[in-house]
Amino acid sequence: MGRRKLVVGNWKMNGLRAQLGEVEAIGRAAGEHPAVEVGLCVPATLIEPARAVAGAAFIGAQDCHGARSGAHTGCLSAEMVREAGAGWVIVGHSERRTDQHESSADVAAKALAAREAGLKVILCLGESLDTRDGGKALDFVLEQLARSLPEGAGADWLSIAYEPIWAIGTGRIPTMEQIEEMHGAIRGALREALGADAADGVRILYGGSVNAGNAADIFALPDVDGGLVGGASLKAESFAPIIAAAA
Ligand SMILES: O=C(CO)COP(=O)(O)O
Repeated sequence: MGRRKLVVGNWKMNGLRAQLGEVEAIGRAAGEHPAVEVGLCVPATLIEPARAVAGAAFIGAQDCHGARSGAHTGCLSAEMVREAGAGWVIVGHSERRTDQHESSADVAAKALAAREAGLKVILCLGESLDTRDGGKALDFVLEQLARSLPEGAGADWLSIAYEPIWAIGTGRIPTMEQIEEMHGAIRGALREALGADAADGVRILYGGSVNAGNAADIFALPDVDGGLVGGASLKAESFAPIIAAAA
């Protein structure tokens, strides 16, 4: 279907200038696999210096505000992270939905603000362990998608990341069948919302304990168009094999 694989590292609240050498090495690894689109979403303080050394990898931010400007102490607008050098932004990560109490309506607003500023967006979805164990994961994630999906969503600027909360940083991943089922359901919902042509171009990433050992199997599943990688993206040594697995 011609969707280019997308592998993005999310550095979360990790990374000082001392780690720019890792950014540079990851940029080199990206350059070795031009078939894969590779990026790193770094802390806002690193966007500008990371951009200068990232080579073939794009640099993204991890959040932006839903408003263009105003009285929001400590927050960053989409235009600000764009000006710093970000080409992409993550919105709706489960850590922010939990820690900062972001609702799906907030997330949709952030996505729209990002698009207006010329950023590409990775919109995160994912269920808790209770929801999964209760057999409600599909319903929950599709509802979250419906509420978080911004107006005018299109494959040219929007990607989705399915990240089950219980798989993040735990070393535990869903079964291949569970991943395939969820990604297929997300694709189906996108077709209904956007029409088949637009929906079939949207990349759907898997995130949660992706590593060099499981990446190739996960990325080979239908409707898995790459990954959003936390811990294993912090070092080129562990991230490069994941990029290679997508190639
Ligand atoms: O939350 C994640 C990426 O956004 C996944 O994190 P881990 O790869 O560390 O499980």
